[in-house]
Amino acid sequence: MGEVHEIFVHELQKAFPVELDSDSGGYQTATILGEKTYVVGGLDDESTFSIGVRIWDNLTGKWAIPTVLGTKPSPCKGHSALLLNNDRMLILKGGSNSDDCTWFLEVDTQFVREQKKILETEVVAWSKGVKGNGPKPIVISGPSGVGKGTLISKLMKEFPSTFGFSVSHTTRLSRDKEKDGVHYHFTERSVMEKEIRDGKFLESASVHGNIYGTSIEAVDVVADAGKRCILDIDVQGARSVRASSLEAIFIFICSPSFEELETRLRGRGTETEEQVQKRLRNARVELEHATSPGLFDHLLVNDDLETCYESLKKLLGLDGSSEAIYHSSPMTVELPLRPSISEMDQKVLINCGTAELGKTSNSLIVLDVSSLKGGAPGRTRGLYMYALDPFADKVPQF
Ligand SMILES: Nc1ncnc2c1ncn2[C@@H]1O[C@H](COP(=O)(O)OP(=O)(O)OP(=O)(O)O)[C@@H](O)[C@H]1O
Ligand SMILES: Nc1nc2c(ncn2[C@@H]2O[C@H](COP(=O)(O)O)[C@@H](O)[C@H]2O)c(=O)[nH]1
Repeated sequence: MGEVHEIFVHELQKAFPVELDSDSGGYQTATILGEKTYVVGGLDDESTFSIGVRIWDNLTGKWAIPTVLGTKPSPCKGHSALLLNNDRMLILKGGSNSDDCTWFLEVDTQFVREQKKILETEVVAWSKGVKGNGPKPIVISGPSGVGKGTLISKLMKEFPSTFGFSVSHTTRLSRDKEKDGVHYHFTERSVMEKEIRDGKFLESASVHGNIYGTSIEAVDVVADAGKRCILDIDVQGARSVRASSLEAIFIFICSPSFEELETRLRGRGTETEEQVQKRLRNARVELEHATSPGLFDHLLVNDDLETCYESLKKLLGLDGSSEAIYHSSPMTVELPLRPSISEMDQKVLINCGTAELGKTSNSLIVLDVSSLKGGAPGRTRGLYMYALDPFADKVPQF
């Protein structure tokens, strides 16, 4: 069963006035899946409509406030909800343009089911919908001192509009010249452990005696800036990302010899002797994992820096040196506050109505959801949107 309208929420409010904050008047939708009703929306302190989620369980007759994972959509004054594939809801944000209107609230996907087991609570997860396939993030791994950071810096310097760095969290102390929020988010261990338990991380691992992790937000921030995300993470992290729904390209960097790795690590002069020894021991283990079947897509030897950098650019399709900019389509459409939607054959028909359309006169928009890819904790890609105008000789894409 799909969306149930506002009226139904008011019925729920009458029945359970305390839990539903009946005085708020905030716009909400209710969507039924099995024995559960997912109520989305509400009114926050600033009288803007926030997109909160609560679940009515028909079996227990109780409300549950779920743990909400992922970056949630910014507040909006209205939305529409539609259940897709019995595992996620399409949330169309009213009043927003085609770059920010499609969101998915996952309620029973594999990721959500796994998280429910881990967190032992009700879980829902937000995932922003993006048009087309978008650029795949790049995961770069390899032993400490091999030159990952050096290669990434070169790439970001030459292609500043193309790439964005996923700023990890770590419990290790900052080195001279490292800036909080730029190189890492330097974090207290207890804080980071709690955030990991709260599901804020795409992956995390204990590396050389400290915790390191990629927050979901760190990857989202880069995608929001219209850039291709680069993750510099260890092999354990790469394995976790590989197992997640984030489709990425995985590159392992190795050194020409173990002696050379040791020389570079010592030459950098950032670690104590004890830490150097620990990192070298871990390097041997990481090197063994480099050839694990299905983990890395590419292996690069960083012998001569310039040669390795050219190989990296080549495999990323950048050897022509023209900078790829991943901004979305130039054409925008703004949806009405509460778009009316219906679904047939994996196509969602959005009735916009000409009055609120603004930049285009088309009143029907088709959202093709037949080839969705990815999903929480990352983006949901593979969305296609076009206006349906019986009088137009060509179909505008968004
Ligand atoms: N091809 C190369 N030849 C010689 N020195 C290099 C080369 N690549 C990087 N280096 C040097 O090796 C040292 C380690 O490089 P870098 O800090 O980039 O390694 P890393 O893999 O990012 O390490 P970590 O995983 O600890 O962050 C630096 O001093 C860097 O200048
Ligand atoms: N699993 C993760 N590993 C990470 C992350 N950020 C960095 N790293 C890896 O840690 C080591 C050591 O880094 P250093 O800055 O202390 O020298 C290195 O191999 C990085 O790739 C992360 O978010 N997750």
